[in-house]
Amino acid sequence: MSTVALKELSRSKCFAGHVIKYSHPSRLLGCDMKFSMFLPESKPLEKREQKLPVLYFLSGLTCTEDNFMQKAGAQRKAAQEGIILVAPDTSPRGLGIEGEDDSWDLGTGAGFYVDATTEKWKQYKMYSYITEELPGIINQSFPVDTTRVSIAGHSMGGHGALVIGLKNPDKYRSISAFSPIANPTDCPWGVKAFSAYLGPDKDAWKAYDASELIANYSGPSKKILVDQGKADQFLEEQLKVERLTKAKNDSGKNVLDLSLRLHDGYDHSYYFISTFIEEHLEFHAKQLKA
Ligand SMILES: N[C@@H](CCC(=O)N[C@@H](CSC=O)C(=O)NCC(=O)O)C(=O)O
Repeated sequence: MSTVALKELSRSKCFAGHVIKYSHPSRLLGCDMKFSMFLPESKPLEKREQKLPVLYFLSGLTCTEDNFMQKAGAQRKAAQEGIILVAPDTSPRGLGIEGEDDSWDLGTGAGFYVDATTEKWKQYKMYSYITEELPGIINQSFPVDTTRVSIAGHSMGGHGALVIGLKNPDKYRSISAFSPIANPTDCPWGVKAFSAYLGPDKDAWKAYDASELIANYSGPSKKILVDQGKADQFLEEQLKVERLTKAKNDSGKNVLDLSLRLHDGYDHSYYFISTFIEEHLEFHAKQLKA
């Protein structure tokens, strides 16, 4: 296996570990990609015998690799629990696709964690980037226990985390989401993105819809934590989180342990995420260390 060239862009000490930002050429996406990570304190690389669990956090529309790392306040708990955090960018950038920078909910910053199938957007392969290319790079370059991996996200990234976790239950031990786009085949953000990336066949969209995946889930038991603010400006039109519980109840199955918590007064912002992020890290730590 060839080693990918990781370029360190910045490094800051944080709770005795480090927040480090890297870029790398992506074979899959055809551009350079960035990610930010938190590496808890440990011995110098050559002396490390202990491999650490990892939590991937997928961010939402308009975000880069920085939003979660700079605004969520996750590092203190990750340092205590000894969990590596990885925050990828949300789309390829600078591919030169016509209109890629024209709107904030399509193209740059809005990859929706799908593998696009339309000719125009065919380089938007964020599903495979998150599930294959990036973990390959992370596992090769850092002391990761590849059997202890979980996934979380916010909004578009909450949709991404749910879809990726549900489609790959053997890869991800636990799944959590803040304010996820829960039924993207039936909300304006999802319809716009899926029409562009996946084309007009709505049956093909279902493969990337968390409510559809929950309704038809037949994998192993899995814990899912979802937090949602009741004062979220996107809740009714875009997020529709109640559809997750409906899908689970309609399925008549109990193999998914879904906890959907609604919180009075919280909006869609990182203030909400920072309020509950430590509980998400504790939730994942339990599964990652089981
Ligand atoms: N530009 C938009 C708002 C965009 C927005 O709210 N983005 C959210 C994610 S929304 C769903 O994926 C976000 O995380 N923003 C980054 C941040 O740091 O808050 C508008 O003007 O309405």
